[in-house]
Order: sequence, then structure tokens, then C-alpha cells
Amino acid sequence: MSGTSHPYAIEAEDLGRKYLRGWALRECSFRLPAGCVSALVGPNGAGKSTLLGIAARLLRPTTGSLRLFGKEMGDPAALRHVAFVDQERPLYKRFTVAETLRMGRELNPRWDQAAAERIVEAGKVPFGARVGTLSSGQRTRVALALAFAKRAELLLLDEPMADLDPLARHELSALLLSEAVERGLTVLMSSHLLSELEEMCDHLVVLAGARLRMVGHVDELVPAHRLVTGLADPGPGPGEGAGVLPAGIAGRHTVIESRFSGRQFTALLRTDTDPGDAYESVEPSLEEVLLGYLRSAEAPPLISPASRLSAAAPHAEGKAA
Ligand SMILES: Nc1ncnc2c1ncn2[C@@H]1O[C@H](COP(=O)(O)OP(=O)(O)OP(=O)(O)O)[C@@H](O)[C@H]1O
Repeated sequence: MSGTSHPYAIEAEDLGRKYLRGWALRECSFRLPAGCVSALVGPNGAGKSTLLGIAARLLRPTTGSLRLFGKEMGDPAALRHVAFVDQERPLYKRFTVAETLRMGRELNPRWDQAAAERIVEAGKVPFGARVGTLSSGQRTRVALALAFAKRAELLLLDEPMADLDPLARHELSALLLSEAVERGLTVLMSSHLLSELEEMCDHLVVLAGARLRMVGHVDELVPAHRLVTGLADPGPGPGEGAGVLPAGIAGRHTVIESRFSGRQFTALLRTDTDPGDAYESVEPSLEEVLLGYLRSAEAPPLISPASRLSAAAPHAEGKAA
């Protein structure tokens, strides 16, 4: 069972991190409900590791604040709830696997040695091997064993599956899901493998160009869209392209993305009304929605009502704008 009864694992308010080259993360405000398994998605350089690093308190934000289970980041109690698996898997290379687990046991009062050993054994990683001699997938497994055995309520995982083989991915994602259900564990994991995320995650945080593009439960995000095809209106003049979106589409719905092929258009719309019989309209897949938001930087972001800081919540109401 979760040791905290707070409804939100993460509440980020105007969170930003600036480097000399520019913003790595900017104006990031959202909240992540406790108990969800959330995919952190976005292109290379979008700001995913930066967000995870701030949440793990390895990076200081330049702007804004972040609460973990209602506790401000400066509160040492906040960090007890969190385990982080860094993209680089920083482990002591000279330690053996057994020594690494012993270190975990000594540093963490809620340490679950049996869980750590199970995860290591399932990958046939020798306990006597030095970490520096392990393959990258084996090191990932040891890092995940440390994170799981800490018995944290929030797991922050930076590309946890990237160097695991398909069997290990399957096994460890099943473990994540069962822990999430049994212990009310919250997971925020970055990945580029959408197919893998679709099976595992019930929630999405999408970043592009350092800004939030989409946040919410998959069940809320996908049905808020329609993928519409139909005949385009003629373009404004010769040489201006094949056509434009019909006024009934462009004027009545939020167009996330549109494409033209001959006289046909295909548009991803954010809408709760049917575009009408003149068009063919289907619910898009998660991948179609995600790619639409990632390709169209100018499309307005979608932060679901439950993921907005301004939504009704006893502790957040005072801060809502
Ligand atoms: N220490 C740093 N100094 C300067 N710029 C940095 C630093 N760390 C990150 N950045 C920049 O911040 C931006 C966001 O980087 P970040 O690592 O958060 O992206 P990411 O979404 O995790 O990317 P990837 O999918 O490639 O891992 C990038 O443009 C990156 O170059």
C-alpha cells in the first residue's frame, strides 16, 4: 500500500530550467495523479530528462516549483517517496552486484531485499560480478532492482527499457504494472517506444521544444479528437496548392494538423462535436494523436482538466489562476 494518501504524486507549477543555450524546460504546469503509470514522451532534446532530473532533485529549476505528494521539493520528506533510474544508470563500477544491493539496504529503511534479488536473478545477473563488467542491459536491471526495492511511491524512470531485450522488457513492464496496481505506485517513465508505452501506460505527459504539449489520461485525451477526411475547398488561386480546409472544419473545430493529397484533406481535430455527414470521421489512435501534437508546434497544447493545477483540488485551489 502507498505510504502517502495525497492524491497527486507531482504538482509542477511554472517549472522551468534554463541553460546558456536556452530553455530546456519552460512554463511547465501540470499535476500527475497518484497511482497512474504515465509515459513521458517527446522528441530528442524535448526536456524529458530535465523534468525527471528536477523531480528527482538532481537539478534545480530556474523558475517555478514542484511538489511531490504535496510536499515542497526542499522538504527532505519529499525525496523519501521517490526512486529515480537515470538514463546513464550511474552505479559504482567497482562494486559487485551483491555489494550494490547491500548499499541499497543500508541506505533505505524500507528496503525489500527479496524483491531486489528476484529482479537480479530473473535476468541471470551474477551477484558476484562487478558492475563495471556488466552489459548495459544488465546494469539497467540492477538499477531497476535498486529502484523497486527502495519501496518508493513514485518511480521516475528515464528510458528504462531502452537497452533491455524483448523478454526482459516484457518481464519488467509486467512487474511495474503489478506493483502499480498492488501498491498504488506512481510511475513516470520516458521512452521513445510508443508501442511499448501504449500497452503499459494509462497516462501521458508529452513535451516538445521544452514545453508541455499534452497531459492527461489516455482515456480522456484520445476521445477528445477526431480524424476527419473529405474534399478540400479550392485553394485561393493557381499555384497555391490543391486546396484548403473547408470553412465548416477550420472555423468550428480546433485543427491540430491537416494534410492534403490531391483534392482530399485529412485533419486531426480537437472537438466534442461531430464534423457532419459531409466528412468521414473516426476516432484516431493514440499514435495519431501524439504525432499530430508533436508535428504541429503551433497547435494549442491539451492539458486535461484533471491534470491542470487550476482544477478543483483542496490544496491547489488557492494557487489556481
Ligand atoms: N547540462 C546542460 N547544459 C546545456 N544544455 C543542456 C544540458 N542538459 C540538457 N541540455 C539541453 O536541454 C535540452 C533538453 O535536454 P533533455 O536531456 O532534457 O532532453 P530529452 O527530452 O531527455 O532528450 P533525449 O530524448 O534525447 O534523451 C536539450 O536541448 C539539451 O541540449
